[in-house]
Amino acid sequence: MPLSNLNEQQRAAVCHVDGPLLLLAGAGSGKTRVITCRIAHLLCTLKVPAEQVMAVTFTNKAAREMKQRTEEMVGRKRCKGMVVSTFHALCMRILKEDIDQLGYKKNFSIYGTADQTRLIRDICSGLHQGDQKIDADRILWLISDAKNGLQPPEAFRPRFDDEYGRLAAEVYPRYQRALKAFNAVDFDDLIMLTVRLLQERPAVLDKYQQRFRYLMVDEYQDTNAAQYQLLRLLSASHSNLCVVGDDDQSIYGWRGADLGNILDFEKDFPGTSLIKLEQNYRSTGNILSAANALILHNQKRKDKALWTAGGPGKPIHCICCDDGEDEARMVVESIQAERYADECRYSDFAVLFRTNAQSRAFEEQLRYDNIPYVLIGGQQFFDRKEVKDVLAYLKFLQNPQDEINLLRILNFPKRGIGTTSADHLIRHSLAENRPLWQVLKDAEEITELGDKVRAAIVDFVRLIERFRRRFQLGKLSDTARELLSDLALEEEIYRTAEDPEKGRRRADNVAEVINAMASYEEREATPSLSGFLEKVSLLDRDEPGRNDKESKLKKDAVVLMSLHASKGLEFPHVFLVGLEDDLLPHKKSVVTDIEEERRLCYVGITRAQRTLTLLHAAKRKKYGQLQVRVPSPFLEEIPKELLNRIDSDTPQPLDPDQQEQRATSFFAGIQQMLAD
Ligand SMILES: Nc1ncnc2c1ncn2[C@@H]1O[C@H](COP(=O)(O)OP(=O)(O)OP(=O)(O)O)[C@@H](O)[C@H]1O
Ligand SMILES: [Mg+2]
Repeated sequence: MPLSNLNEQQRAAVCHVDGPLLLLAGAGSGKTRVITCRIAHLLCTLKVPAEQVMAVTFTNKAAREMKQRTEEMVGRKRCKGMVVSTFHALCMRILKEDIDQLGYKKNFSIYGTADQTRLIRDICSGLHQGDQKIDADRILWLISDAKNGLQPPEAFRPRFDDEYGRLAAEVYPRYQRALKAFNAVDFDDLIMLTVRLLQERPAVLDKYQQRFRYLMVDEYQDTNAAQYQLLRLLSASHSNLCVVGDDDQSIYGWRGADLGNILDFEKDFPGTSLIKLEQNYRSTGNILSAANALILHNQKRKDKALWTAGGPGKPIHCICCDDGEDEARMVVESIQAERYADECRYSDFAVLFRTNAQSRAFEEQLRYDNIPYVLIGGQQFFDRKEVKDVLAYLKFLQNPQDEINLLRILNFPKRGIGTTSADHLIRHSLAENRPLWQVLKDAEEITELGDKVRAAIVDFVRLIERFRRRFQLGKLSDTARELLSDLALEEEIYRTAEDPEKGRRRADNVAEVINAMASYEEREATPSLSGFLEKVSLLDRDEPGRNDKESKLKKDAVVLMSLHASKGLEFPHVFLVGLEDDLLPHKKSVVTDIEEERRLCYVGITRAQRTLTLLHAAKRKKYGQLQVRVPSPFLEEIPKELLNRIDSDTPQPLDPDQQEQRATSFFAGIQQMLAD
């Protein structure tokens, strides 16, 4: 175990084993490294069985990296059985084993945003028929906020006492009842229901307390009330809870993260050992000084300052561009220049922005210059309509109570069961208090339906029952392929597409679902439809569609991502764009938390290892109109002497080192070309 790769405080944190531990430290000071080394120490030196180790974080990417690093240190075999995952995946695991104790069945569905929105709309139209358009997202947000705060419907206190707050109060109990009737849970339920399970069933709680003896949490500053309660329950019997975090990087307040969790940790967990790390190993001196100066303007924080043993590094460029297009051009030109000068890869560059819409200009420019890039976030693979249609079939095949997905596929592809017929069926189901699927199975008796409709329903029921059996017996991907072919889905996609090119892309996406299933099957010892759906549901919302054909080619690609998605990561060269008032800090419709916006900016700056470039535009298009823009007040908070201010009109002189480097790599490039 390489304890020698750690500084004194890091070593103390790694070797601390029993009782609560709070590692509070700034960006890039090695917090995540401490967690992986601590796991290695537990497994190798203290011979703790791997099943007793549990480490959680927020994104799949971070969890995967943590696991990988630990495996590299101690070998795969030793790690077998430890749980290193996201909060959601951990809760999924617990619910899979014990959700029946809460009255759900174990083949429950997980509803993503699309399913949730549909359900909310259905409920709203039942409540206020013919009402003006209701913003379902807003209601969903209020319900999600309540769940993150562990408020069941009967204790619901909406964050805002306005029209939507009142509407959400009406919708929430119905929504929760409907989910239960459909044997489905949403993302927030994964955590809220797990907490309920642990609170209400002492035997279950005892089982997990016995099982997980050493708990570790990365990015603890972003935990919400539900996650906090979960950790409290799991660690109550032994208090072996080690949390690491940085109050300056708490950026999920809008999703219910509670900074109080980290600020009050010592009070909440008596006997806590507190360790601070202040040496930064990631960034140059200039970058760190800028980050330190900026965050000093926040009031609500624990005092700390980062230092580095390295030199100041290059100056931070701050470029004022004409407009959004000019900003994209400047970034791409700088990437090209730096790539020659520094002989680095495209993947060493990251462009970070506040809102996803900002990515468009960069994508266009990168495409124009033929530079590979990968966009993290944006429209996710599994969120595309055609993909969701296929998943709807799979989800309903897996869970016959899932009425939302049943309604989605009932007349897709078109089979003559129109909305009037569907309404009849729903009315029957409500009047007789029978599940919709049962009503469909007995549809021959519903005389109001025409012969053709009844025949179509009978065919549909047969199809579903046939494939339900097949999925239990046959190979998953083969069965799914047959299902799509029976449905003639490809023909339907081409028939309804606006143009053949779009049709082709959609058909490719559908084929990719089967590919994803096939690779899942190869990886898994005992593959199952429910296992596959579980994997898909738990993909990060911030992760790119990993099945995109292009993404395989994009190993060496410039990374475009939101500031939120960049947490925990590091890149040699970072461009932080759109540093304008209104954009960063972002003015939100509801409330703007200026300190949280400053922390986001801090997160962005501290991702940079060697160079940092800040950009803002003098004008920017909004709703098609050019608007004059004001630079972000955050720029004023960074000491002037750290910033090298450049106007995009003035050509940027290369320093002599760069010039020479560039000439050498240029000639090397030509020689390589001739040799090819
Ligand atoms: N003692 C050390 N010696 C050398 N390098 C180190 C040491 N500790 C950490 N590092 C390196 O510093 C970088 C930052 O470490 P790490 O990602 O663990 O920091 P962090 O505190 O988790 O950052 P963030 O707050 O952004 O999540 C990594 O490249 C890591 O390998
Ligand atoms: Mg980290």
